[in-house]
Amino acid sequence: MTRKELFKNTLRKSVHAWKLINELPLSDDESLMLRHFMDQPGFLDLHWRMFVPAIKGQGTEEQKQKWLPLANKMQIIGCYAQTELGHGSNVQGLETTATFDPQTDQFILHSPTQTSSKWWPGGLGKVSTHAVIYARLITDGKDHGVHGFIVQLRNMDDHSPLPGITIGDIGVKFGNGAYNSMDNGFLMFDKFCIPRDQMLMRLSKVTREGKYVPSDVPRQLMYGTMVSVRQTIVSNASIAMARAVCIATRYSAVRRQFGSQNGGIETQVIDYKTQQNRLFPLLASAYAFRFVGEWLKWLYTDVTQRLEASDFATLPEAHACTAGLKSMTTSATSDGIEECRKLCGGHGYLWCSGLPELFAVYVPACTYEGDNVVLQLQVARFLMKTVSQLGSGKAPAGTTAYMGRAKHLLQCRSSIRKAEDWLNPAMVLETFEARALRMAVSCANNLSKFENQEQGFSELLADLVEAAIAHCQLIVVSKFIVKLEGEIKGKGVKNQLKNLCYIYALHLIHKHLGDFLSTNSITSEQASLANHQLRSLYTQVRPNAVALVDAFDYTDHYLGSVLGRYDGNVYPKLFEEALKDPLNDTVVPDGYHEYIRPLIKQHLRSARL
Ligand SMILES: CCCCCCCC/C=C\CCCC(=O)SCCNC(=O)CCNC(=O)[C@H](O)C(C)(C)COP(=O)(O)OP(=O)(O)OC[C@H]1O[C@@H](n2cnc3c(N)ncnc32)[C@H](O)[C@@H]1OP(=O)(O)O
Ligand SMILES: Cc1cc2nc3c(=O)[nH]c(=O)nc-3n(C[C@H](O)[C@H](O)[C@H](O)COP(=O)(O)OP(=O)(O)OC[C@H]3O[C@@H](n4cnc5c(N)ncnc54)[C@H](O)[C@@H]3O)c2cc1C
Repeated sequence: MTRKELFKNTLRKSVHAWKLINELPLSDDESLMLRHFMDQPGFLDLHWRMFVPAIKGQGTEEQKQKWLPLANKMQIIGCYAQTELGHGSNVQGLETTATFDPQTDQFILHSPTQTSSKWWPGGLGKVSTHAVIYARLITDGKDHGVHGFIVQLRNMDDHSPLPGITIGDIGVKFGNGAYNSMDNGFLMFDKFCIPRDQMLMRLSKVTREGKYVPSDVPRQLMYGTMVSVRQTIVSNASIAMARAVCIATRYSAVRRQFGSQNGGIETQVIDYKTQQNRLFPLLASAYAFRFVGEWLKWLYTDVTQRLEASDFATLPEAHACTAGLKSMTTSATSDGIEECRKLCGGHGYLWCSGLPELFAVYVPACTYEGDNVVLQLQVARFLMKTVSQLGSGKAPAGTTAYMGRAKHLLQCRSSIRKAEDWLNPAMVLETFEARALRMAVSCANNLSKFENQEQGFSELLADLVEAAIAHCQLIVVSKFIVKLEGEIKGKGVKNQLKNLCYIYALHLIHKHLGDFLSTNSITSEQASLANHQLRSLYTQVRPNAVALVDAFDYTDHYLGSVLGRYDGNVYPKLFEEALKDPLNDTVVPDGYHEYIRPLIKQHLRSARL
């Protein structure tokens, strides 16, 4: 499809999905699943996952009563317009202004520079009638920082931009289809006025007289919509990873190369240890991210309930966990999808393998909802704060509770003696805890050598990110172990999940061996025992690998992959797909008479001479 066709087709699908949601009717959770099976980025994502939650989280009761019924019935369509051309990560650096005019009781929205143009918001370019706009609030010449405003963008009769608004699509993005179904947009305000009651005023207010009344709750609640979406992105990472792994695993069982003895059949590539060493940790990750995603959903629900009761104690941890796990799981999934493409050899590069499109549509998850490095630095800040409070009498809680055992974890030596010890959950956990804590403490010690903490933080950014990743990996491993300790239905399922859990943990040890050795969390002998155990786990997973991806229950239609077909009938279907290509519509291609023939004839002439 051309971009215009793709965009229009996505509108068609979105509206059809909305019709089904109402007719069937579907619950909120089911509606999200329908969006998932629609399988194309579109304006509904931003309307439901960001615009509506932003109003719910930051609007007053009155504002919610006014706007939510309209949004819930989709009589208005909204997006989340925070990022600007010049600033995305640095939200406090946004430039759009919302200046209160006491004469008219209005805010004047203005884009003072080119870099202040809103740039990227999904659904903004062509669809949304409204947006939650983030802009600097100015009253009486004073800048109060960034706040949210509900703004109508387009005329409700003919969809034209309202006077004072310049709006459009930012252009083609990575890949052919992929994220191009979405109208990521730009927007500039030229002294555009909105009524005062369209500032989202649950957190702070501007009175009729123009007095700014700051909030008595943490200002970070303004970032609540991002926390909510980051949480869902973690579960989505599992879905995307599982999809790629399903394709690569099924195809690896079908594909044969080398190893034929006396004209017999060749070896299935899934039987090569190198293939297993690349594939099975990704299979394990798909399961691991699912379990950590379930836990994160619980954590998010818990913090939301606490916030409603004005208990802000767990907000920093919820922020650190959602930011860090969003970052870690999306980076691993993007890399994992690309690895699955390579695991499928040359055919993985064909569009009909389903992998190029999956990669192209998935990879911006490393950037949107917070650049992955910037987010790990938030985790690092949280860890440095926690380390600095050790010994102050305030016991670390939640995912940092292990830091409370710092005295032991800083000096303990791993008691792994034989390969099977690596299947002991307590020993594995202690290894990850020791590594994470020692990395964090080492950063804190290095930081303390700087007179200026901010300068020290800047100098140590790379180490800090690694410490944050170590902490996040510990969370994922520990939640997988917790899952195994709970009730698991199905004969033999627990054993399979156990294998995957230890593959997940041990492959991380192998991958980050430098960390584990340099922190003395393990010795090189223990590392080689871990590798030995890992190989043994691969052998145990091998006979069940296809069943473990079938368990994701993805239909062929959803997978959209000739290589990942359930029936394994890959080769005839590759031919069928090839023959569908428009280039094969004619035997002699367009351009033959114009370019190929004259070229060949010229050679023939010179040959005769
Ligand atoms: C089927 C598929 C469906 C997929 C579903 C997805 C659908 C949507 C898809 C795509 C949509 C994409 C939408 C977007 O991208 S919207 C824009 C997202 N933008 C960002 O994420 C920006 C990232 N930047 C930030 O979040 C912040 O600016 C920051 C990096 C966190 C820094 O903020 P700030 O400068 O204010 O903060 P400080 O570093 O000074 O920290 C101050 C203290 O605040 C704490 N903090 C920061 N953020 C939060 C938060 N969210 N919640 C709670 N607390 C927070 C921080 O830790 C500091 O605390 P301290 O105690 O140290 O003072
Ligand atoms: C597909 C897609 C959809 C999007 N949808 C929306 C939307 O609906 N609404 C919306 O408002 N926005 C949206 N965005 C914007 C998105 O949220 C931002 O692009 C994102 O937050 C990253 O910000 P940035 O582009 O400013 O990156 P930058 O911050 O400019 O990052 C550039 C590089 O600088 C590094 N860097 C930046 N700051 C630091 C630091 N402090 N320390 C170390 N390194 C640093 C980063 O790691 C990165 O390598 C979308 C983006 C994409 C790609």
